[in-house]
Amino acid sequence: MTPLLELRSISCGYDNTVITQQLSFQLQAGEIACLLGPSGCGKTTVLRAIAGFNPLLSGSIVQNGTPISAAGFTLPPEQRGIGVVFQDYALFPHLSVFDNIAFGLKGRSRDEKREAVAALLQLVELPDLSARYPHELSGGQQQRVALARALAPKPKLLLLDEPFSNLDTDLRRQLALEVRSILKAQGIAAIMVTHDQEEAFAISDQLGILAQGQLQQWGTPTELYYRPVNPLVAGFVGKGELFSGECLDATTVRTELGTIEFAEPFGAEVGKPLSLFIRPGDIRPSIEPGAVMATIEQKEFLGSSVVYQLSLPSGRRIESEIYEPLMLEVGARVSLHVAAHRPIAFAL
Ligand SMILES: Nc1ncnc2c1ncn2[C@@H]1O[C@H](COP(=O)(O)OP(=O)(O)OP(=O)(O)O)[C@@H](O)[C@H]1O
Repeated sequence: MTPLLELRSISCGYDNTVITQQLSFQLQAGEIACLLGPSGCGKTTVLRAIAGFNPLLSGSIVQNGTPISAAGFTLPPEQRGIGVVFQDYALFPHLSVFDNIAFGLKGRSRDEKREAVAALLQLVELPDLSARYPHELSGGQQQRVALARALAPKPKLLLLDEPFSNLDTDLRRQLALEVRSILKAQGIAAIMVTHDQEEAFAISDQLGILAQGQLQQWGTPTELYYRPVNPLVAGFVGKGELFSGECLDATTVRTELGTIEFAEPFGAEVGKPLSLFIRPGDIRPSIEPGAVMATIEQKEFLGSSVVYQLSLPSGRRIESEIYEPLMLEVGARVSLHVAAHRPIAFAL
């Protein structure tokens, strides 16, 4: 099947300063993708290149089999049929909600506009606010209007640049889920840029980690979480720490946390050093004696879980997160057990 959008080894930048290099991925019709990465890594630059606002230094962008960007050629944004929602909502302050949304419906009759705007306001769950002005809306409501405006011309692809970053955490995740169901219901594909991993997990079918100017990995959120290709990706999709270790056999590795026997082999050579990525939820402290003892230095009650800061014999501090009441107090000596179902190992 011809992808809706294909990035073929694109490099982007400004005035010949290369910001991102040789980025490639494909998006199928109706698929939702996220670009996740640290601030300044070039996420917005890539999104702007897809929208047609920035030229490419090399590579090409192909939409439904037709090139829309290449070095020396940029099809203008208005000819791409791609919708864009910006971080700052960019609503017209002097226009009502109705007129903001109807702006994207030029050339339609007044009645057609009224019908389309009413349907869009219903979709974004703001049916009664069409007469209000942007300053009379909350941040979340403004973002819904911006979304309705971008959806009005029925784009096949929507680009969202940190659309929820001005909202608080709970609202952000809720809106991300709502936007996902709206896009899925309409069959609209989307690429969202964010530096919030939870938001990216909530919304995306495919996820790309952009860091150090390169797309480090492209895959489903589950693939990236359980099979990160390098420590950079591992550190970006959930908390965790690297522990150096020595591979004793196909499934066993010796680390500072003790000798860990995994349920699955991790493909390392016996005797070779490697790096293990272990998440706080996989490290369990216990009052039972064990091979490696640690001291609880801090305890943070988070409601559904407790996070313990533990100091190892080497002095290294690590985190353990437990989702059941363990009643361990600061100062307690505990043994450590690693629940290691799926090893995340990197060769050194
Ligand atoms: N118009 C511009 N001219 C020159 N350099 C720019 C321009 N816009 C952005 N940059 C630079 O390009 C790099 C990538 O910026 P970009 O906005 O794409 O990053 P980002 O990953 O979206 O960051 P954030 O998460 O902070 O929004 C930064 O170093 C930035 O300073």
